[in-house]
Amino acid sequence: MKITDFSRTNSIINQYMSEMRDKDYQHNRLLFRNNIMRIGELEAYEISKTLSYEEREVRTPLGTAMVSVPADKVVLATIFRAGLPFHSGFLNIFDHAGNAFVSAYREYTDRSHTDVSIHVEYLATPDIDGKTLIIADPMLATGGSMELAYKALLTKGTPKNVHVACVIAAPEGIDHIRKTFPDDRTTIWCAAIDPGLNEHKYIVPGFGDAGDLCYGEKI
Ligand SMILES: O=P(O)(O)OC[C@H]1O[C@H](OP(=O)(O)OP(=O)(O)O)[C@H](O)[C@@H]1O
Ligand SMILES: O=c1cc[nH]c(=O)[nH]1
Ligand SMILES: [Mg+2]
Repeated sequence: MKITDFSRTNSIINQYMSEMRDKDYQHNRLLFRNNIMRIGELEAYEISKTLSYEEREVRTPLGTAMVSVPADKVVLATIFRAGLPFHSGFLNIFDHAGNAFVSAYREYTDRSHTDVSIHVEYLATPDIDGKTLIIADPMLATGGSMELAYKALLTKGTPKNVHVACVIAAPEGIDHIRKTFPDDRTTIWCAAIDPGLNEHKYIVPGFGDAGDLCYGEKI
């Protein structure tokens, strides 16, 4: 399994991350969602370099040009809620892609909020058989949501390869993907790998609850 962590390279992504992590700056939901979207666009661009390409003849008003275009069929999957602005960023780049949506939400099962169970209730997807599947979700914490979303999608075909795209990953989540995804066909892309999870299974330092920062608190 390959992992690309963009924080290891100096790029504008690190500026967006500093704004999203800053507890005084991150409360502007419009800016927060916009930064998630921009990181989605930049990750999508990097993923585009890994696709297979084919030559296509294009007629211009003045002649013909040979252009190398992606041959792979891409499906962009995301997980509600926090995945939505991230997915928008990917779709800005892969505008011809198919789109899949999964609802997976974490719920505490005990009073001390240390045990988390994950529920999948909704799946809308095109056929993913033989396609390049990108699952975009900004937070890879325990990895449970990503695994269940992937398993739900697998009921609709077997992808050629899988890109797990996130903004912040925890080592626990990466280990979980390593155990549950096909090793030779999976790549993880993230803007940072943080040290770990707290007792409530939040990424530390992370940036808090990504869904709430995008859309407000839920009851
Ligand atoms: O790796 P995990 O431990 O499964 O955690 C990651 C999940 O947590 C967040 O969703 P959450 O369930 O908080 O829902 P929300 O996006 O609606 O806030 C995030 O968007 C991921 O889907
Ligand atoms: O740190 C975390 C972990 C899961 N989901 C979030 O939104 N944040
Ligand atoms: Mg979620």
